[in-house]
Amino acid sequence: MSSMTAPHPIDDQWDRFRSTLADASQLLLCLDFDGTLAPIVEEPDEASPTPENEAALASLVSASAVSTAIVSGRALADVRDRIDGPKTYAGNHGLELSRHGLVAVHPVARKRTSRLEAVCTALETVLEPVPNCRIENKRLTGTVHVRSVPRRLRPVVRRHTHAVVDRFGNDALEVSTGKRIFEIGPSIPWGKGNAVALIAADLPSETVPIYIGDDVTDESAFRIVEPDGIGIRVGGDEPSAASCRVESPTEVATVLDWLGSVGVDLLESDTSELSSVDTSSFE
Ligand SMILES: O=P(O)(O)OC[C@H]1O[C@H](O[C@H]2O[C@H](CO)[C@@H](O)[C@H](O)[C@H]2O)[C@H](O)[C@@H](O)[C@@H]1O
Repeated sequence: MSSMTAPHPIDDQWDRFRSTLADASQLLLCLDFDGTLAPIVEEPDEASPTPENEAALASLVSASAVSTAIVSGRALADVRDRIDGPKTYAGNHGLELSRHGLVAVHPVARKRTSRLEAVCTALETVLEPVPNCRIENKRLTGTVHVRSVPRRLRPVVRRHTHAVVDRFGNDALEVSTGKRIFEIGPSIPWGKGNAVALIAADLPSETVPIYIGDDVTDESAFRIVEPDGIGIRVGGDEPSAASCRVESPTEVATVLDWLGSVGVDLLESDTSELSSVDTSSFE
């Protein structure tokens, strides 16, 4: 079980990365989308991965020792349209999971879609006068965007969002916060970490999991992978269950490039063979 401390800059952690990958034969690499593969932008529809992250991920997808998964707060179909390649996708913060050619939806979340629809419709009306406030209905969850809302009006949006969810959600829905957003979802103990645990359970025991993410909902996934695997937080050095951090999606590409080159070589090297090799010529 990992605790919340300030994550270490990744440059202090490469030795740990080397030993962790050398001890494993497979890597499960799970990646968040917004703020991780794609820089944060004002308009959610305009988010796209950096070309460097796209290329590095494509290379990892083709490596036989690596399984890749996207684990996003976006709806599954939306995130799949934005980044292609991995065999596994989790959308809506883990409430929908696409793998082995099938899509599974959390049954409780599925039952609450009509309630969520009612909340999103009511919020469209109530928040209509607020400039630049946008409601994203993702079927299983909904997002109220306040990034472009004048700062002084954000508390008003928060109050209205809670009031509408209390009225139509009737304890079946709850509000949480993310990066300049209010997320509305079913009040059930399920998140990205549960999706990562399900994905990992399918893989051989000598698989090491790495999770990279930037937001509050990524913390449950960091808790699943740490301490045997590695959680990498993108952004500030505030306390996190992740042990490492990088600054930005640009630095994420550096990590992905390293994993696709040095990392894959370490996974494929047979350490038992190495220990029986005569190393005297290296001394
Ligand atoms: O789990 P993620 O893949 O990171 O998704 C979390 C939310 O990301 C999106 O919102 C965030 O990114 C937007 C585009 O950069 C930005 O405008 C917004 O302020 C951010 O919070 C997405 O629109 C949400 O549905 C996701 O839940």
